[in-house]
Amino acid sequence: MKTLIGIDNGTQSTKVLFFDVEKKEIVATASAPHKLISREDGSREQEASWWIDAAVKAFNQIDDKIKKSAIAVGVSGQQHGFVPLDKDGKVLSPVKLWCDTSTGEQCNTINSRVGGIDEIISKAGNPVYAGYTASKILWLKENHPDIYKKMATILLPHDYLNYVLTGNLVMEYGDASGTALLDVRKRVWSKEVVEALDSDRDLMEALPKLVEAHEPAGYVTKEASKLFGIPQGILVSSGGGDNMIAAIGTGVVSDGVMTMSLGTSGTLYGYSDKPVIDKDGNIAAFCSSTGGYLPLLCTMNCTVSTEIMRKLLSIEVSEIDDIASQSEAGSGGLITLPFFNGERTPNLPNGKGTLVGMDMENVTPSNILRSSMEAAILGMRYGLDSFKKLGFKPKEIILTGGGSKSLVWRQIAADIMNTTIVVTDNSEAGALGAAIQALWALNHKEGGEKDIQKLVKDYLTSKNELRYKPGIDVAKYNEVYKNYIKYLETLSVVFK
Ligand SMILES: Nc1ncnc2c1ncn2[C@@H]1O[C@H](COP(=O)(O)OP(=O)(O)O)[C@@H](O)[C@H]1O
Ligand SMILES: O=C(CO)[C@@H](O)[C@H](O)COP(=O)(O)O
Repeated sequence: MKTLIGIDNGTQSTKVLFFDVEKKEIVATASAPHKLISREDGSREQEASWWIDAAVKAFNQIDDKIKKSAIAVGVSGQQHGFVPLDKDGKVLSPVKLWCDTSTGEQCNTINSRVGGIDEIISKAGNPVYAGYTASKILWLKENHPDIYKKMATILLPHDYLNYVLTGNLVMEYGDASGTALLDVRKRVWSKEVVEALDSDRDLMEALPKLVEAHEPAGYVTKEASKLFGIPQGILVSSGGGDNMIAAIGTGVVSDGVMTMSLGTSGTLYGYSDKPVIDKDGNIAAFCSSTGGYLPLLCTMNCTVSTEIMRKLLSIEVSEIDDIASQSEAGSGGLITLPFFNGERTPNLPNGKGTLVGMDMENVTPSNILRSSMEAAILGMRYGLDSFKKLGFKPKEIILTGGGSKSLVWRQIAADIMNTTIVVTDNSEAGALGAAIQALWALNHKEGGEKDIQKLVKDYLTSKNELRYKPGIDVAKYNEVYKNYIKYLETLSVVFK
């Protein structure tokens, strides 16, 4: 047996997956959770060492025989997290994550130093929004100058895992575009944006070498082999941000298909051969981890909102569908603005979670829970409208992420997006995409299929593809969406 390893470092857990190359099927999966440090100022942090501990715990659950059969590894990681290293490769501080909104002031400073939102979009493709790495670097400089002085290298979460696996400091274009430091049109670090962070120091020196998506990040070292129990010397592909890699795992490697992920964050993305720049700044102009581009909408509150409500109401994850289906479309008039983490799209880093429309009758557990599920999708519908303006008109949307396991949520998604939702067998799209990218990189080195579209077609087989068509609640949800936008516009003034 020959297997490919996919590692997926999400916000809540690190998952590992082994994929049998000959049988074209997943033979083992395991995961281990991470903690999250949250503070009232919007800080959301993790220690980089927790991810390594979780990966070790996950690998320890896999049979030794399977581990020994691995021929290549790919890593997917939560985007944007800022991992500063000193000259000896030691992590200098807790990692500020993609959902950290404590650096709103630094976002404004960088945007205005480059000449404002329109100017930074025209120069680099992306403005610096809450969560993007650039603002976290300036935050470190302003708040911990001593640590900042020691910083020799800037990495992202998946780059850090690649570093632990291979000893190499590299970044690939997909995840690099999420720093907001990359000029996505030219695919080079943007001098203007990098200088806006620090005009006294040449920060370019701290940015790692960029590698193409099909290139290896390196090869598993002796130390990593011992730590994870996997073969020494096997290839580690470039990897990528979790959305970029889940794009591979859901087949979004050519025009026309879109994926929506219901994870801690909510994301909606499609593939393009050319850079897609949204002048309104709602859709991020990211690169893909397959050599192209991946315009993407991200909300910071997807299963965040369902988790808060279900815990408040003492509901188990396995009970979500039962309880939510006791309520009807529109949740009896309740609308949740789910900005528990603050929000990136719409750009409200100081936003708060809000429940509106309560009356004497409708404040029930099922209405509250369903409303939190609807809220996650209403936020994505906002993104779909922006995508349509950019020419994306998907016939179907593939659903992935933990929330896609909910049957009720699948239908809510079809009705609110007014688009057919497809759910495949491959629910672990991040880890699976990472394994397929590893094969792609291996084929570039050792011969074999080099066309990622063909590889995906060949290896992403799904026996049970389920389709959820927009149903009788579409009209009702059009009304709910209008009300959601009204509440959003009114409350945005308060959140600013
Ligand atoms: N059946 C289900 N119904 C609703 N939510 C679910 C279900 N199963 C898992 N989830 C949610 O999915 C989330 C984890 O999703 P995942 O995509 O793994 O997150 P991340 O990649 O951000 O760590 C959890 O918050 C969990 O509550
Ligand atoms: O910030 C973004 C995308 O821009 C998030 O999508 C992160 O990449 C985290 O992903 P999950 O943990 O929700 O998968």
